[in-house]
Amino acid sequence: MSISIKHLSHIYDYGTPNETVAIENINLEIEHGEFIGLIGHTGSGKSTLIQQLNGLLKPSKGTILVNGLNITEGLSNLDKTKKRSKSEQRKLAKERKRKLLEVRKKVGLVFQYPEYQLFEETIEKDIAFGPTNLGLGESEVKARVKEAMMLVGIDYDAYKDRSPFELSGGQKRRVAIAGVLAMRPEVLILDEPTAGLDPRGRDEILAQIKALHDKNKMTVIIVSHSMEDMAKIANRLIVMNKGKVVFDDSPHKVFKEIETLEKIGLAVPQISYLARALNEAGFHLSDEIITIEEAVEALKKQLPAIHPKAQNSKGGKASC
Ligand SMILES: Nc1ncnc2c1ncn2[C@@H]1O[C@H](COP(=O)(O)OP(=O)(O)OP(=O)(O)O)[C@@H](O)[C@H]1O
Repeated sequence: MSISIKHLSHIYDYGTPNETVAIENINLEIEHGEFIGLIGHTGSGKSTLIQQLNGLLKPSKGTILVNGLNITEGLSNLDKTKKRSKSEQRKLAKERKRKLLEVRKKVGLVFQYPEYQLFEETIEKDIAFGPTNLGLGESEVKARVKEAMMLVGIDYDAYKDRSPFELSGGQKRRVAIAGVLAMRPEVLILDEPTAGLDPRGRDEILAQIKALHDKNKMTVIIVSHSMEDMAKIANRLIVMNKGKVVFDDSPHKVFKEIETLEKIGLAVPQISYLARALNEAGFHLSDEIITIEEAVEALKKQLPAIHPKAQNSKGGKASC
């Protein structure tokens, strides 16, 4: 599934003293199967952008095509001045509802702290809420709940009748993600899915999202403040600042831009700073090192030349 974003802008409280331009003239092409990290300083417009992608927010200007379907047609929230007859308005509203239903089946959005939205008395009922609302039959809903629980690593038989409120923070979040997965979206968008979790919970959620992408060929867009996580997991990084896209490239290329990223309140993974410091101390490491694994590999190649223990174990001095 592809998403094409053209000249997209969003203004909150348009025409009031609180008017805020949250995103401005965003142009992006998202292809099927990409794993995208969306990063940016707080208030840079990330949440506003992703909420447009499944029609939760109406754009002020611009268009979004989801697999060629224009989900923004006639929706500009600046259109208030346009006079429309009652029947025209009804027709537009009906058309909008049809499109939104279609797009929400395809584009699943997991909000920040989604576990706060759990509300049913059992895990099964909670996950079933979305597919039931799609009008699916009982057996299909059950099959989807089972599948979604399996995808997030929660055993159906052991947990289906338990209250979601008895679970740990990480498990609750996985149940909430399962609720979106049960809609079988083709695109999964997650707003800071690891926020507030301990390191283990964070690693588990990320590993599951990665597995969903790899096994199910799902397009994934993650909003994150963790440069380490994005370096490890994303294939493409989109960097936002003050409502605009400032970089859109591979994580290796984006994290080379240390000075610009710092100027806009961001950073690069800690390991990239270490690689830089080591270079200043005489090593020759690539300026595209963004993960610990890459640093270890690069250092292994150079350490025998300078580390006496490594020299001895090799029985002589290795060349650099
Ligand atoms: N409902 C709203 N009403 C008015 N202004 C809003 C609203 N939501 C966001 N904004 C403003 O729009 C701008 C972009 O906010 P947005 O939440 O999209 O940024 P963000 O990058 O997701 O931030 P964070 O990382 O803190 O979640 C900010 O100036 C914010 O204050």
